[in-house]
Amino acid sequence: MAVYTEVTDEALRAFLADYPLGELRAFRGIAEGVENSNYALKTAAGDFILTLYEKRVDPAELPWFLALMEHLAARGIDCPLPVKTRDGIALRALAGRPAAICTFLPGVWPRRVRPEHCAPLGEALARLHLAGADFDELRPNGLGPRAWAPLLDRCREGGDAVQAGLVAELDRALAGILAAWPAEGRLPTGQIHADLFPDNVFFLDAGDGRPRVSGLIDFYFACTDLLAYDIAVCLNAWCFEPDGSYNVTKAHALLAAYQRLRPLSAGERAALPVLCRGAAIRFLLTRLYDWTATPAGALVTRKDPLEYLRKLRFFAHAEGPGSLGL
Ligand SMILES: Nc1ncnc2c1ncn2[C@@H]1O[C@H](COP(=O)(O)OP(=O)(O)O)[C@@H](O)[C@H]1O
Ligand SMILES: N[C@@H](CCOP(=O)(O)O)C(=O)O
Repeated sequence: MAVYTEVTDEALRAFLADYPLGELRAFRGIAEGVENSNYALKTAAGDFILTLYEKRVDPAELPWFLALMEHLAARGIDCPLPVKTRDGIALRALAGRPAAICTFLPGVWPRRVRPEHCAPLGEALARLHLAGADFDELRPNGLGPRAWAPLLDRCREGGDAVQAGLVAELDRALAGILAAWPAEGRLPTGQIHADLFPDNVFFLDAGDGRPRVSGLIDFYFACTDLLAYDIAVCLNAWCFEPDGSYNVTKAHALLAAYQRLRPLSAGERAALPVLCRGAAIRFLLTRLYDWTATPAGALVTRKDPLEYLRKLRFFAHAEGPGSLGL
């Protein structure tokens, strides 16, 4: 469920009057998503997405996200393009929430990831990194390595109820990850998506039965960080099978396609295993925090933290970058 804030027909029509989008023909709430309220709009000018930013998004950060999407779209990335009012404003307010309208992207996200999705994904990720290279404004990663110990501290009370011994295992894992984390300045940095999970990547049939990426969405964790960390997030999110095994064929397809556009440096290749452990613990911790801190009946959909414990353990035992598909 992701319509936390209801919008009335009258309020929406008044809101839309400032946009060059013509008359409203239809609108409906979108059930998918976790963080924000999303509505699909049909106007005389076409299809759009209206997002009302909910409590977990800091309004002060929204201009950076919207500017990044505008920058990427201008460089040919199929990401939502914020639509401006006739006065040139993209971020506004509706029903008491910050709100923006973006272009609608066609396609569907893969409910079941196949190896054929992974090369187009790798290529799209590399294109995203290259297109972001001249977006100069920095946004530190609020969920990067510095955030992980405080996050784990917030899970101390409830963590072991999710699985006995979990907190101690995470303490050990985190200490190892932080000790091995690449020192600042050692690896290439840039604008990363930081949450490029299957539900944030849309595909269409390329015409030959193979999928092609038609859209990347949900840039609200995007930040300035290690480019290879974004790859590590994708290896976590795309390359495990439902039985928990790592699919090296998928990983290889993703990495090879990425490297056709942006070859990894020796340092990035060597760091990939620890970056994968870092990405695993990042999603484990936010899921664990949500799991332990979300009151019963709250609207936020909780995701299974233990899925990422299994991934973390896999990466902890992986035998170097080659075993990850490099
Ligand atoms: N630009 C877009 N084009 C088409 N559909 C979109 C777009 N943005 C969001 N959606 C739809 O809204 C859903 C939730 O969006 P998402 O950004 O993932 O929300 P949340 O940040 O709340 O998790 C997506 O799964 C998709 O169906
Ligand atoms: N991808 C994260 C959760 C973030 O949800 P999203 O709907 O904003 O992509 C996870 O799986 O833990």
